[in-house]
Amino acid sequence: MMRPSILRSVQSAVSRSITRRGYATEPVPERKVAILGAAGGIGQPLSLLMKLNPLVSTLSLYDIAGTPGVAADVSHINSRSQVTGYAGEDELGKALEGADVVIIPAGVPRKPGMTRDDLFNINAGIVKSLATAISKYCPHALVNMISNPVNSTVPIAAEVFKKAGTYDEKRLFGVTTLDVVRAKTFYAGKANVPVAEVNVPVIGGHAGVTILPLFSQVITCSLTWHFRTSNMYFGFQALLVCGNPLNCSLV
Ligand SMILES: NC(=O)C1=CN([C@@H]2O[C@H](COP(=O)(O)OP(=O)(O)OC[C@H]3O[C@@H](n4cnc5c(N)ncnc54)[C@H](O)[C@@H]3O)[C@@H](O)[C@H]2O)C=CC1
Ligand SMILES: O=C([O-])CC(=O)C(=O)O
Repeated sequence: MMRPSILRSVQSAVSRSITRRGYATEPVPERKVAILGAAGGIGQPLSLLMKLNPLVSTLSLYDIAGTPGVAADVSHINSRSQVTGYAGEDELGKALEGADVVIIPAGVPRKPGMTRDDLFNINAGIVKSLATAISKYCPHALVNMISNPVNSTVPIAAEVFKKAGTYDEKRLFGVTTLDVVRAKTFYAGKANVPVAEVNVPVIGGHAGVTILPLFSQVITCSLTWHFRTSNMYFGFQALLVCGNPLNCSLV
């Protein structure tokens, strides 16, 4: 017979696993995501990715123009979220109202020969007006800033939110994966190793002089062994760390 203490542990493990497990009939929370700049080069694929995300129930696509068409196309994807397009400043409030997450790829991108700082004059104004609207219509949303120069657009949004009394440092983010994917690709090319095996930690900001790929910390290969005894699997990973800084740079 099972000892009571063991029985209690089994019961508690089962009940923990039942609480953790998700059932198809369980309600998925309602989440509204707004994308500002949704008709652009970043905005359109981002809208597609958000439409594929099962956690999103309402997808609000805003731009100064072009969003009704983008929204119509995106809405045809057979996932659960309801998609609406909003175009022009008059519709910004409706686009933002009730948003849990706001993602901002609005603004001008770099042209050849430009630095991200060259975008400042135009994008600072765009971000300032969008942040002002966010503080009015969805002050508690998580705000993800993509517009460049992201090192400056995040502080601009922070100042707007502070002035409006809605600033929460845990709710404002600068977003970029470019520097990480580029570091991996360039390193793999130089070191002639399979790119899928490379991991390069990158620290600093998203601006030429502050992007700091840590080539001395590169992991170029990971091997996993699994072996089995009568009823258990063991696994461990070996990491081959390669510390030769190659002459790669990110700008
Ligand atoms: N953080 C990062 O890693 C990255 C940042 N970026 C930045 O994202 C921004 C967008 O890049 P792309 O999509 O390639 O440019 P894009 O020119 O293709 O699209 C920008 C969109 O913003 C819209 N827009 C302009 N003013 C607006 C306003 N006041 N309200 C709402 N929408 C507005 C435009 O109509 C356009 O549809 C640029 O600043 C670019 O530098 C781009 C790639 C990566
Ligand atoms: O150029 C841009 O605007 C996007 C970006 O950050 C980059 O490609 O480095």
